Amino acid sequence: MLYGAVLRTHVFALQRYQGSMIQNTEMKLDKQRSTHTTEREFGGTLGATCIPVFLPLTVLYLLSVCRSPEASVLQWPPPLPHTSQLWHPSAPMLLLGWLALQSFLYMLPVGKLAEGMVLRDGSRLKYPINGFHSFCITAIVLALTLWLRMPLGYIFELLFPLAVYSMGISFLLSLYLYLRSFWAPKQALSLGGNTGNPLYDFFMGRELNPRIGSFDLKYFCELRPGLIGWVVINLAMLMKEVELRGSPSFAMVLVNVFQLIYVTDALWNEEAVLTTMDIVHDGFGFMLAFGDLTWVPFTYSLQSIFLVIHPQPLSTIGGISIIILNGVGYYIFRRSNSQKNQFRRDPTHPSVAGLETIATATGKRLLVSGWWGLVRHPNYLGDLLMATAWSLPCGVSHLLPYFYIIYFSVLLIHREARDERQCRRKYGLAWDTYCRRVPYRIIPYIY
Ligand SMILES: NC(=O)C1=CN([C@@H]2O[C@H](COP(=O)(O)OP(=O)(O)OC[C@H]3O[C@@H](n4cnc5c(N)ncnc54)[C@H](OP(=O)(O)O)[C@@H]3O)[C@@H](O)[C@H]2O)C=CC1
Ligand SMILES: CC(C)=CCC[C@@H](C)[C@H]1CC=C2C3=C(CC[C@@]21C)[C@@]1(C)CC[C@H](O)C(C)(C)[C@@H]1CC3
Repeated sequence: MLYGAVLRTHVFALQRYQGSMIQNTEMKLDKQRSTHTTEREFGGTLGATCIPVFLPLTVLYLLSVCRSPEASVLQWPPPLPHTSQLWHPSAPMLLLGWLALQSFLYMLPVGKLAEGMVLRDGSRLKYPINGFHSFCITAIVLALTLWLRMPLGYIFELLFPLAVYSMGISFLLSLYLYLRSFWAPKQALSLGGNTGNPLYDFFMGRELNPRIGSFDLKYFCELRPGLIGWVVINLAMLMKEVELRGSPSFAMVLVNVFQLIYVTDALWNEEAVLTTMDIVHDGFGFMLAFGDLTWVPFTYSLQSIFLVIHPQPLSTIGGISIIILNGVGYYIFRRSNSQKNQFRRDPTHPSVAGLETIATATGKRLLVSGWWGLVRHPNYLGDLLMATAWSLPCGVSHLLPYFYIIYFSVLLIHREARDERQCRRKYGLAWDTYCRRVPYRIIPYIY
């Protein structure tokens, strides 16, 4: 017991030391950057101007193609929705009701409070860990609506207006975030979204952790309305299929179950999101607001939307192979994310204490064995295997259900490059040593 207490004291001292080292490094970086940052990502100002126009159009285009009989991404002219299809009086009510429900559940005093990573001023923010509770209560509300015979499948007809209003909300939120950031202290600004160029900063997000009281807007949006909304849309598509054909297809059930597992996992392991790039590094601007509130629910559900109009036969053996692929992907994704999260929170924990590591000048260490010794992003590898398993139930006759894998591969390759730049800046020579020890980025012996 005495040994345990001594060890814990040492761990706390080590963590405080690490915190102050990181703080020093960040302060030095801050000074080097003077008032504004100059480095630009996502194609700089041009990218930041075009992406907010291009992404909403892409969402509408994908939904239209998905609902058209051909479902061909190459068909010309493209099947665009009629303007009358874009509006519906129930859509804003449904969306605002949904946001109000999720906000209310976020504020419920259930679950524990967790501390985020050390900020540049040396402090740590507290976050409620009640995402899984919110998810369960939402499931009860949904079960009630089904029991009351409310036509959940009607969401299929409302997809366009829901997406359009959700885009409106994302834009308004981003504008609010941009404006309020001018009242935030300098230490509260993100290092990447503070260039002085309004379009770029609006896109990247100036403030790192915008809060209204203790309500953390970025953390709330990252995991709740969009992610849970994605599962609801999937379920609605399943109900629509039941309405049309009497029972759900094997392919639809697989897509629903796989993606439900993914979302449940994210909410069950909510605390781990506090160590991801989005929370630790990125500001909260259009990219994340639109990504969380519109992109995730309306494009991640494309497979289930596609299956409503384009049912696909799936053999038992085919289904079992896809289940195995999803299982393997999930195993790699979960184990590697948990290993890093555990290591960052308590490097002396028995599950990670025996792993080989290398020291860095910041006081933090890098894992070079276990999952993080296999490739530099084992979690991305698992995620990509799962993405493949989500598309395969839709057959191979159409490209559209594979949109997610294509987009996700681009996102992860770009994300990996961004992370690599940040780590090289943070860890210098130690990062180069890590890259020599673990030469592959995502896929062993290939990439
Ligand atoms: N479904 C979706 O749309 C998306 C899913 N994701 C998933 O989110 C999860 C989180 O991804 P993301 O935040 O991008 O990145 P990671 O969880 O991979 O985090 C990267 C950070 O981990 C730390 N790190 C890197 N290498 C090591 C090492 N060898 N030892 C210890 N720490 C290390 C570094 O931070 P530090 O050293 O400062 O701790 C680095 O900045 C992934 O599983 C990803 O697949 C991501 C984007 C979109
Ligand atoms: C095209 C566009 C607007 C891109 C914005 C990117 C966002 C959609 C993604 C950035 C990082 C994300 C993460 C998840 C969802 C997608 C976004 C927001 C995530 C919440 C999915 C569930 C995972 O388990 C996760 C918690 C690890 C993950 C975190 C990153």
